Amino acid sequence: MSVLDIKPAIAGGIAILTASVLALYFRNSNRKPGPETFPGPRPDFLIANIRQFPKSHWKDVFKAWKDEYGDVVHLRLPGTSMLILNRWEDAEELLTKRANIWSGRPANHMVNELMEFGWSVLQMQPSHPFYEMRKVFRKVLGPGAIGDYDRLIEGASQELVKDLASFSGDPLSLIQDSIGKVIVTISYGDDLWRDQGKQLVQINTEGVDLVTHVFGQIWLPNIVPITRFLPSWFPGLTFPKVAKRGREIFHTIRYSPFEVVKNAVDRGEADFSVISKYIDDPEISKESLRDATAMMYFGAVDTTSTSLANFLYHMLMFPDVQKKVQKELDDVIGRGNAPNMASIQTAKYLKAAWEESLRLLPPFPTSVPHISLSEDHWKGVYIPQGTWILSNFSWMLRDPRIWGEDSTEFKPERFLPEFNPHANELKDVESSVFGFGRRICPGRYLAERNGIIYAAAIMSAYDIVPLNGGPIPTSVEFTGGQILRPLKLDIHFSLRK
Ligand code: HEM
Repeated sequence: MSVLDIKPAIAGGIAILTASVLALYFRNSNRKPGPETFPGPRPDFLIANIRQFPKSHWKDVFKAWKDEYGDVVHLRLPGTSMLILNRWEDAEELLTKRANIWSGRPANHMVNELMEFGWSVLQMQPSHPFYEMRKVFRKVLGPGAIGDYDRLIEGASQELVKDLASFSGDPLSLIQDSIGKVIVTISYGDDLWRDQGKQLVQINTEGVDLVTHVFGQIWLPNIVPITRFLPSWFPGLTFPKVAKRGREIFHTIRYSPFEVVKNAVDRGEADFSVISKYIDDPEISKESLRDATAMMYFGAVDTTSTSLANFLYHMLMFPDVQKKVQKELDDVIGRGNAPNMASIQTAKYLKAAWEESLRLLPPFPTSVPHISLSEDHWKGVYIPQGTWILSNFSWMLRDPRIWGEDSTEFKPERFLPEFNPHANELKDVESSVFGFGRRICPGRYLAERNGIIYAAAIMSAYDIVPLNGGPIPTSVEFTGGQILRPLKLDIHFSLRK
């Protein structure tokens, strides 16, 4: 988190106002018992743990706090508290078993009201519209429907394979373009992709970047809600301008492509897509279908691309595993053949390598925050309503209590009973990587299929090797934001002989 996004001229006045509000918050919150018995870094007067909260690389700081304070770490933030969970069973207990309490999202006036993004399932509190949208996701991306998109994904994977021929460098943007196309086509159809796919990708990308930026800053209206009514000409304020751009972007994302496909359906000219297939489904409302579909690009592109980039990183770093993946693919689909979902069903080693890559590099290493919608009592501690929870997936997925002493090593064999007699007792990696409880990622089946088909297509066509025949890198730097992937991949895609 960084500083207030305002100019210095009025910073003094605002600081006094903010300090008074914070003091009020603390006076009030001190009246209630807090989760004082969970240990954590010592808060400063007035600003609580803001100074200690990391600006980046949360997973590394959370790991250090776990080592110092244990499985549950407590922080104080202005007006609220945060728990960081490091034990898988604790995340299951609170987020899954007590989901009626722990399924809220932190309120963010800047994003939800000022940028008018409160309609998104990601931001919404559990409520009738939220459950309606989750129903849409279950219907259109659940196990019963997900196979409908296989052919499209398989075709797109072969286009990506062509684009990667003799490619050297970081393939991330090629992968993102390819997955962006898949998601837009699944959501709105091939016709819309051809007519305005590029613009839709552009505006979604701007939306993702803007929301990421806004989440990373402290905004005046989030601390002093009444300031949201300050006029846009008020000297020194930048939030009105940012909010206005947000409103424009999210209005377009929400309404524009839906209207185009709806009109095509009315004219009887629509091609296959989620919208055209489900628009007249009596079990779901048109509004929920529109709003759920509008979030697909947002949820899917960076995450799925990251999972594939992380898999390629592991193939580069572990050539022995790469060879085993390729040998299995040759046996299962035949050398030179394009894989499809049906033909890779028996590719158990590929699946194990994919899981192992997700385990060691989960795309969201410190999860997405939940808050408690009512008070709770846990481990003898009173936890007030509105407490934040972050699950430290990155540690849970390396916890030696679950994964054994070799938990930090890249070993797909751990998932295969022929190599590990305890393989079937291991936790399901995907039930952590995609979140716990009622907010679990609704796109997980699509992400899995998209990822594994792309991985199979690339691995059966190419050797993943270092640039210019150089050595395997000894260390690679990773991103420090909410999404975890190599900062820059240097790969050469060498056509397999
Ligand atoms: C490897 C790929 C992906 C990963 C690692 C991932 C991970 C996650 C995680 C950790 C959450 C938060 C869960 C929680 O709060 O407990 C989430 C939420 C979400 N994801 Fe994904 N996701 C992926 C792909 C997708 C795809 C393909 C879609 C859509 C097509 C999608 C749509 C969403 C949405 C809409 C939410 C918000 C759900 C809510 O707040 O109720 N994600 N995802």
